[in-house]
Amino acid sequence: MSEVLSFSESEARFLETYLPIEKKDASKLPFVTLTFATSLDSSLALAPGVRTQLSGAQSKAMTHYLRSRHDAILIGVGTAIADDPGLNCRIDGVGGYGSDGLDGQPRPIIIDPSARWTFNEQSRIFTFAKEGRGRAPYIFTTNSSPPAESVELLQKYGGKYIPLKVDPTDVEHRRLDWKALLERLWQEGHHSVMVEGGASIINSLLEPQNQALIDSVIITIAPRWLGQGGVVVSPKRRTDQSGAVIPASLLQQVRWHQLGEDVVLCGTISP
Ligand SMILES: NC(=O)c1ccc[n+]([C@@H]2O[C@H](COP(=O)([O-])OP(=O)(O)OC[C@H]3O[C@@H](n4cnc5c(N)ncnc54)[C@H](O)[C@@H]3O)[C@@H](O)[C@H]2O)c1
Ligand SMILES: Nc1nc(=O)c(N)c(NC[C@H](O)[C@H](O)[C@H](O)COP(=O)(O)O)[nH]1
Repeated sequence: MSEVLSFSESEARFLETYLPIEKKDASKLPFVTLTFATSLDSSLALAPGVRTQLSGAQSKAMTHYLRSRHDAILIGVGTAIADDPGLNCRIDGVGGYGSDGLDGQPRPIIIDPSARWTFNEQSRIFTFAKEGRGRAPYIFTTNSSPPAESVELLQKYGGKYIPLKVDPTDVEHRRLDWKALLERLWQEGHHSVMVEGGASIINSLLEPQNQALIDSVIITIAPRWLGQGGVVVSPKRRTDQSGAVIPASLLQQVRWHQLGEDVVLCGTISP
């Protein structure tokens, strides 16, 4: 069997107030957790397209625990291409890892506006789906005719393409409409989603008009600098009414917790 991770309920206690709750409002939007691993210079990877392990063993297990606590896990196509990710939960006891069925396995969601991600049965995500250790992805795209063999493979394992709604004020750049996307996830029965990256997805979600959609932030900080040329999280600047530059975003209800050599920062976005 491939790797099996463990993360106990007692280790997870510090996360509890940041984990998804069923929302009481009528928004019909999933609970959104923004989560990623970063270096000290805010890099997610050494260079675009380069898979870079930042999390240590314990914080990696924490990320997989978080996956088990969400209905869906979302990445951009840049990450799908760079990482060939599994996007399943490999925690002991979760569906496919000690128990039957797919309980605790999140639905992978991939944002791929032009359907440029090519995949086959050997792609890791399908390997896990085939073995009953993960789900096939839902791919959001504006491409109305993705390759037939991709459509077929998705169908075979219970995945699909879903039309991606773009921001009506910026159709030219095919900027996704986050609210419409989240509404669609809710309609699909996904009431919590963990946004894992990469950098351009995170920077987009942190734009002023989108950040109110984020319910919780859980960031792993690894004790190293990756250096210039990395894939950096640094959202657009904001200005106040007078035109002065102000911080792009602030966290409140902040908590720091050490896991191995990494530190995990939890918080909520300040309105
Ligand atoms: N350290 C971590 O936690 C972590 C997490 C995820 C990815 N990564 C790394 O990050 C790198 C990938 O990051 P990236 O920024 O290049 O790619 P990405 O995964 O953010 O995907 C970028 C693509 O997503 C789409 N996209 C993003 N924002 C959009 C928007 N607002 N509207 C419409 N489409 C949008 C576009 O097609 C864009 O090309 C990889 O090297 C990967 O290994 C690291
Ligand atoms: N928490 C975290 N620490 C890291 O050091 C790192 N590189 C990622 N990256 C997130 C990204 O979404 C990757 O694609 C998946 O971590 C790969 O997922 P799998 O393990 O294959 O399921 N995430």
